[in-house]
Amino acid sequence: MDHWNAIETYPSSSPNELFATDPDRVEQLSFEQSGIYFDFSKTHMDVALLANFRKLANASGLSDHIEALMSGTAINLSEGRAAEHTAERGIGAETSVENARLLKNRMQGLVQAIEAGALGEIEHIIHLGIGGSALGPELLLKALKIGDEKYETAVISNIDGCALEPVLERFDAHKTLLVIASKSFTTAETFLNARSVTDWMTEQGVSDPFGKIVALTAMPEKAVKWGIDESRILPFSETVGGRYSLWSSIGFSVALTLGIEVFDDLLAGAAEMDRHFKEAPFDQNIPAIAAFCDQYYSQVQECETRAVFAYDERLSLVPDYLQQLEMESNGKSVLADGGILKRHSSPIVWGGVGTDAQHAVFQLLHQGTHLVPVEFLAVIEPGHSLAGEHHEGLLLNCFAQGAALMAGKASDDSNRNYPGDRPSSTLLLEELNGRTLGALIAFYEHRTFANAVLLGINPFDQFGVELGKEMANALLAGDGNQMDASTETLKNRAFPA
Ligand SMILES: O=P(O)(O)OC[C@H]1O[C@H](O)[C@H](O)[C@@H](O)[C@@H]1O
Repeated sequence: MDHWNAIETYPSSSPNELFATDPDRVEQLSFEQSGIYFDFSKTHMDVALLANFRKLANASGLSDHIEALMSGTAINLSEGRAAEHTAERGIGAETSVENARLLKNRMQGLVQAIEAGALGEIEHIIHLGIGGSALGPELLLKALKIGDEKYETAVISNIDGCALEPVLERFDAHKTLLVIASKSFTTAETFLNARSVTDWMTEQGVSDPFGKIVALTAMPEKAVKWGIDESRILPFSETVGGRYSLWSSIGFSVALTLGIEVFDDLLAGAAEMDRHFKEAPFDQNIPAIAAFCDQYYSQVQECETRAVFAYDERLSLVPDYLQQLEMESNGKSVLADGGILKRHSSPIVWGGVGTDAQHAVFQLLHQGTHLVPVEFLAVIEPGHSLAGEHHEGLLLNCFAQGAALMAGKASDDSNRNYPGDRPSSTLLLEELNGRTLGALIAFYEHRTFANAVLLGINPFDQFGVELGKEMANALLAGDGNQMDASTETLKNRAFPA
């Protein structure tokens, strides 16, 4: 029997019915790994449906794909290369792991040299990058900084001067280190910002601005051409995808700002999750089970979106990070073999921070016509020293929202009726540190991968972003080719001849 068919025709019960009939539900559908508790019990998943998904996973060759991912096989077929982010964490083909280790040592050497004053007095770091070269570092810096760091670090991605200018106004050019993070070392936004920063340094009287630049790239020869000394170029392997690159030298600003120990913890936490994903059977495999839930909501319930709410200010950038990870990886219409994908690809990922979101978008989650699977993220140990009621209030609000979405509340007044049976999962971290965050991000990476395998798509390319870049370049170059009337009118209004 077709495994998808078995899933699609499975007579699934609602979360409330499942709780009413199965006293062991929480135990069966909650898991623990690397200081994170994962609770999938408030979803439509049950033991029999999980078994159907396991059959699908086996038929899709998920185990072989995991093995291929973690052994350096060229699984990114459209670009003919491997996807070796786990090698950065010590799990992969021997030569790749060794290469990653050597490059990490090189990064560590530069961190130590800068700490010892090799580049003069540094107080400020400007990390320029975009997409995968910014979202990971920014997330890590916000999540793990404790406030007594030696350096103030700004991550700037946007070409909009409103992002960079306030930083230039605040920072001391003579004490600023410029970090250019770009895998390809060609991304337009990053280099426009880089030129503006070096111009600012020159204007401020910095004698050798290029001597204060560190480049993080898979194209070291391009960084040399750009004028950066080889000693301050930190390469990483081309087989590490941009949105999977925070573990590589792209994490340099994080290692410098937060300390190499924090970075090591991050890698160690991710490696724990890698081993779990590689070794755990699919009835215990957390990224695989999360992907089963994702596929259930995408394909069976036809949910077009999935919402992630971080009930912790430190994790407020997780939804942004996941948008690139999940939508750039799995927002595709073709199969890895070139065929047409006949199912829904990645859901639209959106979200925000609790408790703010409760007072804004949760109306739709509780009473709207869309069914949106919700993911709550919370941390037991608070990241502040204010009165306990702050944290208690925060966590209990998080738990209450999950309970309310599921329980609902009947009312004769339709305006006040809550249908309930709205699914959620909760990820509860014991505390937020390098290890748990590393494990959390690796969990999301592997869940995204497992989704791709179930769908039969290649999550490691992103050709969809190219056309917009091409057309922007054509407009910038004023190459005379007319665009559509709407676009021409917009351009002429903004830039009258
Ligand atoms: O690191 P870079 O080569 O500068 O690329 C930065 C980003 O831009 C691209 O457009 C891709 O969509 C992203 O996957 C990538 O992370």
